[in-house]
Amino acid sequence: MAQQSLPKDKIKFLLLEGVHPSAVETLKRDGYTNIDFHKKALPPEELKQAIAGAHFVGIRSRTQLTEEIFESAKKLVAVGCFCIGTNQVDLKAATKRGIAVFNAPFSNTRSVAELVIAEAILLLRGVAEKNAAAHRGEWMKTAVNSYEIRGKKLGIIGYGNIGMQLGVIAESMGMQVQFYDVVNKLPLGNARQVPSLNQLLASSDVVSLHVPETGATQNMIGSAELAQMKQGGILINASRGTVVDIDGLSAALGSGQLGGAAIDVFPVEPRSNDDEFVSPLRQYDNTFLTPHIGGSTVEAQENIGMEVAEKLAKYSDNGTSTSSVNFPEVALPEHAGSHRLLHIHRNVPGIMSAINNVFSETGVNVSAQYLQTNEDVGYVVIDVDADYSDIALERLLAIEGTLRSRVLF
Ligand SMILES: NC(=O)c1ccc[n+]([C@@H]2O[C@H](COP(=O)([O-])OP(=O)(O)OC[C@H]3O[C@@H](n4cnc5c(N)ncnc54)[C@H](O)[C@@H]3O)[C@@H](O)[C@H]2O)c1
Ligand SMILES: O=C(O)[C@H](O)COP(=O)(O)O
Repeated sequence: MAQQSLPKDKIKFLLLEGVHPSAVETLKRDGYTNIDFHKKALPPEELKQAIAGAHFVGIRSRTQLTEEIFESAKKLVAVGCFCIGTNQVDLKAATKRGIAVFNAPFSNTRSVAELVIAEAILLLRGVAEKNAAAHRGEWMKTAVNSYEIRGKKLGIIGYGNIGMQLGVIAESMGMQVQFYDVVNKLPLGNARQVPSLNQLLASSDVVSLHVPETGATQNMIGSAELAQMKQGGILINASRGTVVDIDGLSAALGSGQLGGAAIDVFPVEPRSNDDEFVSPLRQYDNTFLTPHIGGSTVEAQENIGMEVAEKLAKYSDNGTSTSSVNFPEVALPEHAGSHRLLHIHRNVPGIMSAINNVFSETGVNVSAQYLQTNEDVGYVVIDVDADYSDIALERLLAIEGTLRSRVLF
């Protein structure tokens, strides 16, 4: 698909799910004024209509960008996930259309770690049920089953950006930290990596999940795993709702196998704040049930707004794709005085020589060339004399395996 450089006010940004106003400010500061801002996620049919004219779309964790939605998004150049997770985007569907996907891998990690440590403290003290009882007029003054976190063992599943920060905070509060991860990780402080999930479950007082949503993490904590945990142990999940089997968790809370749980993410979450939250866990006082707000702090949202908007603007301005989750990463200088051709193609043998032939055969002068590939996609950026970019673009588009090509003035 060919795209000529457009004036900035003709480049349309569709921003959904109430991304922070810092995103709009960042885009406007960079000259992008055509911004369609929505406070909520759109139902699929409305989304299809809204995305049809958009060059860039910004979403959070609720909007599902499926093959069908991408099919309606003929002008789409890039997706910005104003969050960490990208499981809501069909990355294969985006990649095969040459659409780059960006996210904010760090900006809300501290917010999640803080929430989890607070929940660990409150659950070990039995505050969730004491608070619920007090709201009903009951007075539960007792030290039974109330513990300090000092000296207790925290088991972290998924020792990535959030898991590592949580480990550091927990250790500074006197907890012993161990973690399980599919990758060998450098333990921070005195943390210790354990070789198996079962070992972690059996030896931790509090277990906290920080894995992404993948095939391997689907229902990774079910009845069998909960039975491995210490009697009265605490489970915290602020990762993705598909990671814990909620019926299994409900049974473990009902039988007293678990002493409490804090769950921020659910297999099915209400579409909006106006819809009812339905879950078997509502019956248990010893749980914190939060509406997917692990990353929802003013600080995190403001930073994410700026970070992702900057990535989209940079990609639009000069083709820089640094930190894209599905695309080869290229950090590009400005291209004053020349036109910049961006060529995105399937990474198949012979395609680079076909691209280079365009310039040797037409005699178009190349002032700079950048290339990066990943397993699926190749991304070539070529700066050429302004007078010849049209001819070169036409020839580039004819190359077999081309996914998308555009020229920036
Ligand atoms: N509740 C919220 O609001 C909220 C906010 C931010 C992130 N999240 C979720 O938390 C997840 C983790 O975030 P992060 O920034 O720490 O991600 P990350 O990618 O930095 O870390 C994930 C870790 O999990 C490990 N892992 C992957 N598959 C595993 C498996 N099968 N078993 C064990 N370990 C496995 C990885 O090796 C990695 O170390 C995100 O993917 C997102 O879904 C939720
Ligand atoms: O992936 C994330 O960063 C979290 O799940 C937060 O998503 P949200 O922006 O939709 O709250």
